[in-house]
Amino acid sequence: MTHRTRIKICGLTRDADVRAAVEAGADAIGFVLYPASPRAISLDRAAELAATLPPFVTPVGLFVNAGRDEIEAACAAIPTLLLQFHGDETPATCESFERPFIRAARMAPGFDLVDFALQYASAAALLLDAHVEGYGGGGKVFDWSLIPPSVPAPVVLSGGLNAANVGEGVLALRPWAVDVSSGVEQAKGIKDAGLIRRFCEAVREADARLEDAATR
Ligand SMILES: O=C(O)c1ccccc1N[C@@H]1O[C@H](COP(=O)(O)O)[C@@H](O)[C@H]1O
Repeated sequence: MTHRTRIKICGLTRDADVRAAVEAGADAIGFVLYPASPRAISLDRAAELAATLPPFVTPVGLFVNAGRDEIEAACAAIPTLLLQFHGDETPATCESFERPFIRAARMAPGFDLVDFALQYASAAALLLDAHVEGYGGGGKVFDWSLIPPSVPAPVVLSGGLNAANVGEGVLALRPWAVDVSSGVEQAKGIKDAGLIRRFCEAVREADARLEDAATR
């Protein structure tokens, strides 16, 4: 296969939803460690859920302007945790944990993504989300034409994705990965196994179409 788009499902709070995401083929599972979010869970709960993940499925901790102690405690409790910085964290802060991290970029007209990528050059990937009030998880699609033709970092496409639009995003933008929260939910923090499965199937169908086009 020429390209296998990685899938991250974010904002999980329940064991059954974690199982559904893993069974559907998710590569990464996100836990919101941002107390102001309706999807927030405690670090103890995130560690419990992370302990149920099989090998090769990555737990991701989402932080928004968290204190150093909080992030260090999460790294200690979940040794394989990938950090997702979704607030106003500086490059120096993101790097200071000496852990792989992904950095959210809040996409809006005038935002210079290439400059942002250069500033956060040590990020494992940039997660492109819509610029919404409350930092993220708003289920809002941003204008994909704001993404420059070449971004010097792996891109995680996010913001308002669902089973109906993710295929188009994969075909048009060929991101390294996609990330979804609202689009696979019944209510905030309560996922829907059917929507998760359909989301993952839509990504795989788009991957297969890309593969087909590449081998013609
Ligand atoms: O999920 C939240 O509540 C949240 C809060 C603060 C920052 C980010 C948040 N979620 C992340 O936002 C993107 C897009 O989510 P959606 O699919 O549009 O709902 C995703 O990475 C969420 O994990």
